[in-house]
Amino acid sequence: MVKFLELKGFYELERTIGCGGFAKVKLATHLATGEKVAVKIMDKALLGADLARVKLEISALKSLSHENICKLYEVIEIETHIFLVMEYCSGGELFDHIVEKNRLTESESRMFFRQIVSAVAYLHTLGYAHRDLKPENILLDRHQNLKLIDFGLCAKPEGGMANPLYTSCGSPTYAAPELVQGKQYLGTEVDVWAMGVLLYTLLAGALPFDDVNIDSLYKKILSGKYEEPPFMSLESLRLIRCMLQVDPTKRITIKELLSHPWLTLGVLEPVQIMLQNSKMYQRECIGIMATHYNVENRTMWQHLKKWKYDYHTATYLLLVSKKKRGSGLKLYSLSVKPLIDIDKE
Ligand SMILES: Cn1cc(Br)cc1C(=O)Nc1[nH]nc2c1CN(C(=O)N[C@H](CN1CCCC1)c1ccccc1)C21CC1
Repeated sequence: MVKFLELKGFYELERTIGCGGFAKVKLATHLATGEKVAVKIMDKALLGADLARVKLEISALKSLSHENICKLYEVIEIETHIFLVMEYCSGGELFDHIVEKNRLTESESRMFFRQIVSAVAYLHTLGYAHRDLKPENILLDRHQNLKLIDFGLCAKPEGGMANPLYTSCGSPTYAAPELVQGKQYLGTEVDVWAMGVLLYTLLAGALPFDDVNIDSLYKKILSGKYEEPPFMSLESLRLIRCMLQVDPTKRITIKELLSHPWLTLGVLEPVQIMLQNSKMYQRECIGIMATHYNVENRTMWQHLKKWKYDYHTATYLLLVSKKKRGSGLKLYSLSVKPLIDIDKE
């Protein structure tokens, strides 16, 4: 395997945990903190036109900070490759979790679905639509928290979410009728449909619309007809019917979802969006880094607040997440020293 010199001394690459078309994901260790991370490695030569999607995903990830969205720590671009250093989710794909259990109970589905709704509502609040929501793009961390990934197809229509989109994208199985018809569509409405397919999959352990033949799959989606399994509660069926509405203007909105009775059943409060800002000033972590690199706290923060998504950004974000987890904060000395631009006074 080509040894990427740019990572040497900062990260230790381990086994491959994912393989996609033009990219692969490897488990790695962020050496200054000892934390596990996932490095998405993209070969620019193989990317071709998809380089634009990668740039889109990077700019989206840089502005997203939500506990159910997989965190970006560092972006490293060299002549031949782009590396995205991201949060490591050790629970694997939600897809495999459903397959393993055949189907989930209503309460387990609710626990997961609330997290998905929270992440998607947060996305929409910031003016993004994911447009490729499916169980393969939802990972679990070690505490069964869900993490949304793969923002390569996300859209941020200029002029806000009210402006229609055209590009047909994402997997047909989760695609809304207006999308498969090639009509104008709203990203928010298409995401709600895909979440309806997701919720059905969680509760039924099967897809509402499925067919090996793409044309009959489209017909089923456009009919909006799917099997309602006998074991599903009336409340669940009612919610799914509101989400899998063929007419997007009749479809439930993400705002209504947040406080829908099915989602709040036994949980009381509505789903929170948590517009927490990760770009916050975390005194203790800055202090530890400043001491470690032998610079003033102010100098360290001057560098960090530029959010370059360099090694220091990764170290800071990993320390903040470690602190939130309540584990001890310490930094290891590296064989190589990442630069800190000492600001001109
Ligand atoms: C599957 N699995 C099992 C364990 Br244990 C951990 C994982 C795992 O993938 N963990 C993980 N943590 N963080 C990440 C991952 C995977 N991962 C991903 O970004 N994985 C996606 C998976 N997509 C789903 C549909 C098409 C590809 C991927 C994208 C391009 C190439 C390879 C993989 C990140 C970096 C964000």
